[in-house]
Amino acid sequence: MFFDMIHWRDFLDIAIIAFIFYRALLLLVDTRAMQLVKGLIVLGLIAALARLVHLEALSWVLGRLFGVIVIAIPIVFQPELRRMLEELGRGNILRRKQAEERAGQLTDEVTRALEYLRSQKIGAILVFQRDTGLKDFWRSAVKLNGEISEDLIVTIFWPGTPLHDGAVILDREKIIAAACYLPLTENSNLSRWIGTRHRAALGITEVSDAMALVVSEERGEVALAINGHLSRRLREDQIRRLLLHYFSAMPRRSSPWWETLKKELRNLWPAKESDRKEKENAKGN
Ligand SMILES: Nc1ncnc2c1ncn2[C@@H]1O[C@H](COP(=O)(O)OP(=O)(O)OP(=O)(O)O)[C@@H](O)[C@H]1O
Repeated sequence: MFFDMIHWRDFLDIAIIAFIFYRALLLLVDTRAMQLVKGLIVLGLIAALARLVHLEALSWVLGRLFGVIVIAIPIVFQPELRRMLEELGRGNILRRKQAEERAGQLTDEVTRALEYLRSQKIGAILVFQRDTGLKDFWRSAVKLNGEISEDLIVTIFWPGTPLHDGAVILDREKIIAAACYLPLTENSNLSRWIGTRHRAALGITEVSDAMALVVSEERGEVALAINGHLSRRLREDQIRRLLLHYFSAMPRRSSPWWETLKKELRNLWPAKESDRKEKENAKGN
């Protein structure tokens, strides 16, 4: 009986309204208007309570107050409302511009950090996560979830500090963790000068699609490891271009929910190193 009264259009209706509220709230976050929204919610709750327990006078006053507020909102919050409508109108262009600006800013921060570490001959490994999740490698490390900044990167690798040993893993948003232990490369044809720091950087790019940048403590140079290959003596402009490409790339279209679930389950019960190698070999054959 109840289900006969529900039509698919009702679900659509509710979903659209929920979406509009959600987008409106997102636009209001961190603005003055958010305080007003919170105030209105509190007033609404008090009004509902007053009506429930039949406090007639309070209900009447709050009812009038809401009337006044509805008229006052467009006047007081005219700049915010204007910005909201503008953002709605050119949402995509604005978002793309903001993403470009952010990519440039992150590129600057990381490039400056690498250049500083290189000039001071401070050893470092930065692993840039792409589509392959690297949770297996940061699970037992020191989780940071910190803003990507020159200061934080330099501080992490500062000699003698508790986090300087091991790799930093970051993604396009955050520094995920520090002091991460990476698998060493299996490649036995590497030249003698390649020490464990560089072998670790190569190793992680053999088992994932990540890219790693290594600062050599001995030679004061920056190397790139990608797909099991190492390029040495990167110039600043090359580093900058690489990083801009990394930070500008949009994450791939999110995978369907069952893929995400599978990935999460795999992260909960990580495959043993030997199993992973077996799988890699099977893929290679
Ligand atoms: N498996 C690993 N995962 C993460 N970091 C590692 C790993 N192995 C070594 N490192 C880091 O590398 C440092 C040792 O570097 P080592 O001098 O052996 O290598 P390298 O490639 O010669 O580097 P450099 O040119 O800077 O001397 C360690 O102190 C540690 O911080």
